[in-house]
Amino acid sequence: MSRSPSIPDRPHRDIDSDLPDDERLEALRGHYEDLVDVNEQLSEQLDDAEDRRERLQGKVDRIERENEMLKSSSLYIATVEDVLDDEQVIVKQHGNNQEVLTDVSSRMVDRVEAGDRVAVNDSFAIQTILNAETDARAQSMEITEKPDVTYDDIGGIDEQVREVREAVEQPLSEPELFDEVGIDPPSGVLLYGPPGTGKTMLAKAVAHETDATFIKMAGSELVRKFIGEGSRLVRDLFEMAREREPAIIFIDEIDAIATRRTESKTSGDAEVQRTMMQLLSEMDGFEARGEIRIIAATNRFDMLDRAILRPGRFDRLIEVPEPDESGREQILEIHTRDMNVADDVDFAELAANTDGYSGADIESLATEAGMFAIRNDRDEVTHADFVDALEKIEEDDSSDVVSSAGYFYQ
Ligand SMILES: Nc1ncnc2c1ncn2[C@@H]1O[C@H](COP(=O)(O)OP(=O)(O)OP(=O)(O)O)[C@@H](O)[C@H]1O
Repeated sequence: MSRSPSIPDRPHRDIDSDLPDDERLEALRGHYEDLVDVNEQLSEQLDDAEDRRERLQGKVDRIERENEMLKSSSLYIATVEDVLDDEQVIVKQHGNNQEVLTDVSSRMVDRVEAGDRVAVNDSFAIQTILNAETDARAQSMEITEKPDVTYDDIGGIDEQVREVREAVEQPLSEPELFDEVGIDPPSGVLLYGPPGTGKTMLAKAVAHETDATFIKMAGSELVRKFIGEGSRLVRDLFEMAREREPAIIFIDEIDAIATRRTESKTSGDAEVQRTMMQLLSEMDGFEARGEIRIIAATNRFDMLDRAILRPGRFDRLIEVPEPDESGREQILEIHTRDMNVADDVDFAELAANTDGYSGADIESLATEAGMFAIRNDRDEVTHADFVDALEKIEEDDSSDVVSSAGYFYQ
């Protein structure tokens, strides 16, 4: 490190006021020259300091850019196999199982241990050690001890509720029935149907009824999180369920990891394949009468790889369709239970006028009607509010169509 330059002393001269004028003038001139001298030295030091500041600023900018780049570029997940002397470790990258000898910065060397999961960059330099908080599984799983959704909150799909209770709830609450008869309950249940029809609600309601932990993970998260991480996440998902038995594992958007195989052989496809194989092998090695049940859901049944539907896997298929008229009426009643609804509200008529609405759409209709009441300074929601809400939703929908069509043809 360079030492900072010393600051010149302040010039000082005692000038006797009794001196004759010419001698005093001479002394003052000398003092003035000293001052000019010091001023020059200080200016030089100031210029040097300015130069140094600019160089350091350049360095800071470069480090900031590097830092940004490190933050924005993809990181790979690896497991530390061995910590060697000389600040080196052997890591094994997930996914392709490549083993690499890499350096560890002195900042991290004391913290890295064999078995740690770490994020490495393109040059395999360790960027972070994944702890419980940063660990991918903590970021992508939704865990609820006992969800508060009950079967009473679900309308219009009574038959599906019955089937789910039989396939998922009974094996958890009355396993002896299956023992006595000598059959294994279905391994996994697949709920399929359009969005917003109550598939997630169904899974949560079973967890509620059986006092089970609800563990949800989206298929898209499994394949998007970290490269090479999908199969590890699947393993974690089942491990988490085993730690918290009884548990319901709910894999939403299963199509993201179980799409029918295509001809293309990109690395992304291979990654998805590995994740799915891991899921199947977890299910194959599963105690059928155990305390963990698996429910998956999809809106794209036609896209699914049939391999996941084989016996012992997702072998109970339950279609959850859009509600029919009486279903819509039931759902309307459910979603207005806590609303202050006027006597003139005719649910049957509203149900008749909401053909094609999903449960989620009906929930929005009820909320929108409530908004109309608030706008009109009322605390009671009338039939006219529902009609206005319906019109608004239809208008919004048709303007969506216009704008998307406009975009499409531009
Ligand atoms: N059958 C239903 N009865 C009552 N409410 C419903 C029903 N279906 C959907 N809803 C309402 O819509 C919301 C979304 O439903 P849910 O998340 O269960 O749909 P989903 O079928 O899982 O949708 P996605 O396929 O988009 O994940 C629920 O929180 C609920 O308020």
